[in-house]
Order: sequence, then C-alpha cells, then structure tokens
Amino acid sequence: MRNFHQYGIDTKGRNSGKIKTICPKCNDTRGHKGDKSLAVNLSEGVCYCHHCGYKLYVPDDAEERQRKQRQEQLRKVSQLPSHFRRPTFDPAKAKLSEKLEKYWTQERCLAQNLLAELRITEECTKLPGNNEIENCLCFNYFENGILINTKYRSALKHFKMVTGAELIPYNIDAIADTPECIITEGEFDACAFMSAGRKDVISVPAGAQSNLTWMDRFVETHFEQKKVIYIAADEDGAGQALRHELVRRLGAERCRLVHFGPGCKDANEHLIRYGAESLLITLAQAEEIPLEGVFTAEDYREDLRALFENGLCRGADTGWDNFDANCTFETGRSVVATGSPGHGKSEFIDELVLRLCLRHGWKIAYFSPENSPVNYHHAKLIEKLTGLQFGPVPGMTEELYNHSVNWLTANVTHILPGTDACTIDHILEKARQLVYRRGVRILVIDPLNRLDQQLEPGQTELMYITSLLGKLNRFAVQHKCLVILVAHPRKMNRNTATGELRRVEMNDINGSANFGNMSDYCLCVSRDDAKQLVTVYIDKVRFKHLGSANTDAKFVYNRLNGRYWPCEEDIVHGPDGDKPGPVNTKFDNENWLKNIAEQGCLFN
Ligand SMILES: Nc1ncnc2c1ncn2[C@@H]1O[C@H](COP(=O)(O)OP(=O)(O)OP(=O)(O)O)[C@@H](O)[C@H]1O
Repeated sequence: MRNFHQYGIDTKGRNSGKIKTICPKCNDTRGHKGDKSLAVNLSEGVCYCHHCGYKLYVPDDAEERQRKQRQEQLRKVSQLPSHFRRPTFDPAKAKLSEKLEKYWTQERCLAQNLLAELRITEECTKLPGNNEIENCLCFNYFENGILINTKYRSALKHFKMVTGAELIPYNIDAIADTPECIITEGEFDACAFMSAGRKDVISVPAGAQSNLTWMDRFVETHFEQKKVIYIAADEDGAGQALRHELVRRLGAERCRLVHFGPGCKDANEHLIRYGAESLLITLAQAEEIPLEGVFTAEDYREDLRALFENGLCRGADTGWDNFDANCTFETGRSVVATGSPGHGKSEFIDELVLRLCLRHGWKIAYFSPENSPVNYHHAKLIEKLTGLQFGPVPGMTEELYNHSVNWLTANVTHILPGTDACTIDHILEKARQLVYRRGVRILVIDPLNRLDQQLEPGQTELMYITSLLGKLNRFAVQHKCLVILVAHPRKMNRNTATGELRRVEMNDINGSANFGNMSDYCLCVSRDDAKQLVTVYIDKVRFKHLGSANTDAKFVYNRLNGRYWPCEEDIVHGPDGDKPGPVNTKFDNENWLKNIAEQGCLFN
C-alpha cells in the first residue's frame, strides 16, 4: 500500500490502476481550480503534473519502513563521533559582497540561487598559504542541517578547513535518499552539476587523495542503496587515483566514470565552456567500468605506457632496511607466512602490517581467532605502536593511550568468529564489506587452521587448499588488497645424527606444496633463542622488481614492546666468550604515532 494522502493527493478511495487528480503543488495558484492535471499511477506510485511539471514518487509500506529505518540510522550517525569540534553557523556571514556574487555567477557561471541554498558565507580570515588575512568564500559542510566543517577559499586559491572538525563529504544531505549520486572532486564542480539541475551531488572534502576515511561513516547510510554512482573526478593523475579508489570502495558494477569535453579538466570548466545542457550529457555518456575478467592492451594503455617509460617500481616498503632490500609489497598479491609454533609468526606479521599501514595508509582487517580476546591483540599492537609496555608506565600518558586507541579504531578491524561457521567464504564476504565500508587494503588470516574447513562432496584436502588459495588470490586481485595467510608447518623431524631441527621451508606447510606455488610471497619466521636472533627467510618473491627470493633479514625481538629491530649476525664478544649473536642492532623505541594524526599515516 502507498499512502498518497500523506502527500496531499486525493485518490478517491482507489489503490490500483491509473487516475487523474488535482495537483497539490499548483492547484492553489491556478485560475482553473480543481483541474485534474496530476496523472497518478497508483500501482507504481509515480505522479506527474501536466500543468506544472511536478514529479513525485510515493513509496509503498515496505519502502517507507526502510526509509524510516535509514532516517533513524542517519539520526544516530549525525550524533557521532562526538570528539570532533563542531563550528557554529553564523547567518550574518551569509550576506555576500557584490564582488563574490559576480565571481560566482559570471566567472564560475554558477546558479545564483545556490548561494542561499548551500548557505555559502563570506569571511576574512588568515590562511596557511601566506599567513595574511584574506577574504574567503566559505563552503559550509552540513550534515542533517548541522554545520560540521567549513572550507575557506581565497581568491589566491589558499585553503583551510576548521581545525579539529570532522571531514565529511560536501552537501551530504542531498544524497540521503536518492537512487543515484554524483561525486565530484571539488565544491565548485559539485555546484556546476547543481547549476545544471542535478540535486544529488556531493564533493569529496579534501581534493584528490586516496585516503577516503571521510566516507567510512556514510557508506552504509548514504551509498549502500545507490543504483548508479557517477564519479566526476578531474582528468589529471591525482583525479584518476581518486577515481580508482572510489570505484574500489563503492563497487565497479554501479559506478560510471564521467569524462569532460576537450580542454576541460573538471565539471566547472565544462560548464563554463560548453554550458549546462552539455554538462548533463557527460552524465548520459559516462563510461561504464569494463567487464570484469575481460581485458585487452587498450584497457591498460596508460599503465603500459607508464611502465614502458618509467620501468617497474619497487613496491611498498616497511622501513626495516634489511627486509626492504629484498622484499617490498604490492596490493593485489598474496603472502604465505610460516614458521615453527611459537617462533613469532603472528608477532612478525603484526609489525609488518602496522608498518605498511603507518607508511602507506593500508588499513588492516584481521581474522585472527588465536589473538582472542581481541583486547589482548589491541594491547600488543599498542605496545608496537608506542614502543612502550601496555599499562600506565612512564611515558604512556592518557593522551598517548587515547591517541593509540583512536588510531587503532580508524585503521584496524577484527573479523571475529560469530555464530556463523568461519568458512573462507564467510571471512572473504566480511572482508569485502570492509573494503567497501572502511577502505581496508590488508587482510590477515592468522592462522589458516582456525578456518572451518568445509569439504564439498568428493573434495580432497588438497583440492580444498588449492581452491582456498585460488579464492584468496582472486580476492586480492579483485579488491586490490594484500592478503596474508599464516599457515603452520607439518610436524618436523629432528636430524637423527645431530638432534637438530632444520628450519621450516615453504614446502613444509601442512597440506600442500601449493602454498608456495600459488602465493606471490613466502616468508618463514625462525627464532633462535641461543643466538637471540630472529631470522625472517624470504623464500619467494614472485616478481623481481619487488625483491629477491632465497634471502633473509635478521632481527632482535624486543620482548617489552614486541618490536623487531634489524641487525646483522656476527661473533659477539661477551663475558662468557665469543659466540654468534646480533650486531649493529638498530634500536627503535620511538613512539611511531608521534607525528601522525589519529586517522592519518606516517610518511618518513
Ligand atoms: N624471538 C622471540 N623471543 C622471545 N619471545 C618471542 C619471540 N617471538 C615470539 N615470542 C613470543 O612468543 C609467543 C608466541 O608468538 P607468536 O604467537 O607470534 O608465535 P606463532 O609462531 O604465531 O605461534 P603459533 O604457531 O602458536 O601460532 C608470544 O608471546 C611472543 O611474544
């Protein structure tokens, strides 16, 4: 059932078929009152007035319920998170100078009415660009009508936003309930589409950059139900990177890429040069993302050219020089890590992924049931991050503790075993949601044997493992993630002559030689307490530009904060005589969060 009366439409007691009735929008102002100019399709809820052009869609009960639930969600979302500063809106600043209005309408060719609708303000303030007071056009960022942030922009193109205020998409309220939306790279571009008649337009808040943390809170409430998402980023390198990341987060199947006319790099330039009608045509002609799994060299033309001109680049480094020399990482790849029980596989992988996250902004998702309860794991991660023991020890101030917890909240997510079986499909589905909602780029499964192994009829263990590794590799490629699988070796026998245990190798992983064959990287963690050394064997790196296989890196493990310090192995002269051990150790007890914002990353 659809409640037409709620919208002032009299259906004369009918609830199916098509009728004509009085239009609630224009009837009062009509000379010919009572004219039945509104055509209503009662079954489909679609209404159209042939006199004033009023269009309305009346939802059915189920849609209405969903809408209310979404509004409730939105209400809750807008109360969160409270630790951000919230500026107050000053209506007095909405009185704009003639110069600004002229700039808006004549130089930018934007619709005058938007100035009031978007509650644009004008203010003189000091901007970081030249530290002088400048007159600024201010884009106010509202959510549910509440001011969340403001972007100040001067004629000299200096910018600032409110310190400590949350970054959210510009004009987010406009897409709360719409089936489609347009995402632009700047506010002027969003206004260009609005000037052309579209209302469902938002802009990213901080230009083209691949850290999209600002959208995490809105994925479920504002993007999940969208059928089509137009991505109207700039036609330059940074814009392309933004475009890629938005497509990765929002799902290629519903994204369309908007391209602008010759000589125009963005929507506003297109509007100025070719006009509003033409700008709307860019939407109609927006490019669909090519079919998955079907490629030609044309699809890769630009990447191939870059590769041709620049050569292959090293991957993402960790900051451990000795390790980086032989192993760097790319997303879209899989890593298998192994080692004897208790040798520090989890400890090492924890530090590896924290380093990648801090240096490259790669957010982490863990399925790590052995690290349960999850707060034990958080405590270990905080020790590595701060370089301090977890607890109220000297140096661990309340501020640092809160900073660490907030950083973990923004960058690390745990998938916990719930009531559902922990099959690989279940974990990958959760991980997929985290890619969309939180921008995750690293998935750690630690360890493999804690997954529920559900063999299909007729499937052997070998077939199961091969299929599982195939699923991990496909997930890595499809979602451009680094997938890290920790796997235990089979029981190792001691050398009968020496009684020594040889080190674990990738072919020793329990179940199949395919762990080594199918992964892109193979690492083996081996601890030697007599030498006080940990050796990480880099047994496989599939691509030579990323590193070299059959190499290793030595570390000292610091028990207090769980960090791995790079070192070399040599003869150490001590009171008990000369014996092999660590030399040239690179001690590091620095607080890694020192120079970073809670949601950001460290680039050193
Ligand atoms: N080199 C080391 N020296 C001393 N303690 C270590 C070392 N490496 C790891 N540990 C400690 O050993 C314990 C086990 O480490 P971790 O869980 O990382 O090992 P693992 O190889 O993943 O074990 P498992 O095979 O049981 O999953 C942890 O408490 C860790 O702090």
